[in-house]
Amino acid sequence: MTETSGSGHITLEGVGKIYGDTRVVSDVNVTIEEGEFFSLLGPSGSGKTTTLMMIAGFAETDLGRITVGGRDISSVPPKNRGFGMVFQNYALFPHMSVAENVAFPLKVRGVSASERRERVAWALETVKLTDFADRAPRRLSGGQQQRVALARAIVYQPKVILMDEPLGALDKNLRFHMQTEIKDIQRRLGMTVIYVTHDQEEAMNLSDRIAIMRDGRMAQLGSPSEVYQHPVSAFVGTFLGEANLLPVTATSARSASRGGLTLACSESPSGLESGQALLFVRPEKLRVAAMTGGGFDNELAGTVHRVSYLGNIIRYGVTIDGEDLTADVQNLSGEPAFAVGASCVLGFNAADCRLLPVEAPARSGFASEENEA
Ligand SMILES: Nc1ncnc2c1ncn2[C@@H]1O[C@H](COP(=O)(O)OP(=O)(O)OP(=O)(O)O)[C@@H](O)[C@H]1O
Repeated sequence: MTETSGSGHITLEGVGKIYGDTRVVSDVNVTIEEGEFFSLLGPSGSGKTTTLMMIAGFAETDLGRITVGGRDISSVPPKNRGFGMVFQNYALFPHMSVAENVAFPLKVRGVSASERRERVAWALETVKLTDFADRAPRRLSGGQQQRVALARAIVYQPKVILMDEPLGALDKNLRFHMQTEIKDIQRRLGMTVIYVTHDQEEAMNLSDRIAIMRDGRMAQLGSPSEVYQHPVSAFVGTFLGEANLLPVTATSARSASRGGLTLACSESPSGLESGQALLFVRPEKLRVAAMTGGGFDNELAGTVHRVSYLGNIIRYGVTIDGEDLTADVQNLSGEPAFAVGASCVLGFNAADCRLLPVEAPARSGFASEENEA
């Protein structure tokens, strides 16, 4: 029963989209491997959905080309591309039962009734909804409806599934639960998944690789740990989580100065060797100590101006020579070790910080919606 068609290997070469006289997607180059979980992550309007729609075939590829298994698919209509699809508004047919909804793509493809029954049973079992086969969609929870949509997408065992914010309508706990299920199904079936989200945690949890989109371009492409630990820009660094960006003067690719102190860092991604720069370091990489001599490559003296008790961590706001930095400390003792007004030293190692070019940091969740034409 496991008829599969096509290839899960997808290449985008110089792909772009033009609406009117605006280029909303430019120069997207990536090869997505068979069996890979690949996410397009970025703020609203960054071109994620448009890129996915070009892959799906619902939007024409105006620039460049998309190939599947080496074959240019520009003239292949969406229904013949053989991709499963799951979108945020899952659009189940209300007048059909769960089983009938899942059977629909098979019916359209002319699969016989007996084979349909077998495949629907398999798909419902895969999403753990066997007992709900005869229910009407309106009598299901949001998460169950989303699982029906997933079953409908996997029922004909496509090699590739395209998902656009499929968990957008669900609450946080259910989202996390569904992420685990989607990842599990993807691994078991060895499917290629191309997944659109604006939620960085979701992208990091699910993906083998993430393309971070900004203004229609790929700002960075890499594994979750690569993009989180080694962002190439302040935009990527701040979009993926909390980040300190301390203004410094670069003195080489691996060092900077500030207030007479020399700071050691790992190699700058852009070959920045002199002039104004930002020293990027994540809050959890900073240690808060009472005095210097902690054995760190860099130590900065400052004053605690804020203590936030967040449960699992204690978040300190520390003023260093007029700049406010954030340090997250694991809450091992149960009580903050420093109070507001206390003097302290922030220690961090060269391997945990890097120099980035000066740019306006992204507004959280919403970068510039203007596009370069
Ligand atoms: N049919 C269209 N005509 C003109 N402009 C469009 C069209 N569809 C999208 N755009 C523009 O293209 C840009 C990218 O939109 P897209 O929907 O791809 O972004 P997105 O990253 O998916 O955003 P969101 O997270 O809000 O869905 C936006 O500036 C949008 O206004």
